Amino acid sequence: MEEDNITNTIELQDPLDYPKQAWTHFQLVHQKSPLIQCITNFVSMDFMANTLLSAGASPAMIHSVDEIPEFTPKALGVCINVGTLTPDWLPGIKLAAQVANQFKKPWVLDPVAAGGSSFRLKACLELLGLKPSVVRGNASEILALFKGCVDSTSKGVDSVHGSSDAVEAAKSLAQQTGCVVAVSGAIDYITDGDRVVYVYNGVPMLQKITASGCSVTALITAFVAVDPSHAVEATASALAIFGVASETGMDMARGPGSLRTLLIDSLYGLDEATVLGRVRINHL
Ligand SMILES: Nc1ncnc2c1ncn2[C@@H]1O[C@H](COP(=O)(O)OP(=O)(O)O)[C@@H](O)[C@H]1O
Ligand SMILES: Cc1ncsc1CCOP(=O)(O)O
Ligand SMILES: [Mg+2]
Repeated sequence: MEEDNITNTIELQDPLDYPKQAWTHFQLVHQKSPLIQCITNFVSMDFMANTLLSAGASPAMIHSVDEIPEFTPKALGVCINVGTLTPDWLPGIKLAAQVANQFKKPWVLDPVAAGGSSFRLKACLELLGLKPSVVRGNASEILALFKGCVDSTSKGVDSVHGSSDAVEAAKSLAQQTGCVVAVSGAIDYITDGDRVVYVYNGVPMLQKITASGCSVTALITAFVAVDPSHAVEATASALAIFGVASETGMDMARGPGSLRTLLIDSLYGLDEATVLGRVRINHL
């Protein structure tokens, strides 16, 4: 990663040049190497940490309620994921959100399987009330948050809806909460309740790699941490960069197992020409 021409703030003089924005965000993550505190499920810890490291960020999987008052202020962003939530984790999770707010650090919520049980849904809605900068979920998760009720068709962590099914719900949720809402899937949609930005990168095989969603949420946290005043754009950049890494990884992959490794390698080695040539972001 070249250190030349790296800006400290994102200039949105040409806000429609999304590939250039994505490259600038990516460079900024390398330059600042933000410490990202991740309170996440046991399934995702390894892949999430490796995703952040290969993108130039510095992950720390720290969740003890005893450490949060001292540790969270040191982080540049906090990623909160409820994937393997139990009641004993909730006080620490809520405290981390509150401390992040107090210290004006962006935090990002991944409402894994939000519609799967009333315990999980209640926790996610309470966390949403603490105003994350961004909430990123698959379509079923965003629909469950919007409707505020358990989904009888829920398939747990996997979506039973297409991402386009949740765009209007995402817009309303963003308007109600003041958060940026991202719905992932074949097309990713990012909205602040007013604008909707689309990301067309990625490969279907990402659905066969557990914790790919969790990991892209962590990457979003790193991108928003280095450009908190442009949360929509930073979120779109992170989703696009993760998607591009999966596309280039897919060229050599033989299945989900090798793609997982190749995605990490691709993310580590992404260059400007590949990002500018492959990022596909648009808006209405
Ligand atoms: N059909 C698809 N085609 C391309 N990319 C996809 C597809 N489905 C999911 N993705 C990508 O996979 C990543 C995880 O998204 P998703 O599978 O929706 O999350 P989750 O694992 O939380 O359900 C995102 O970067 C998303 O863009
Ligand atoms: C399988 C599983 N079970 C609880 S959390 C988890 C990981 C979910 O990861 P993702 O939402 O990224 O697919
Ligand atoms: Mg998920």
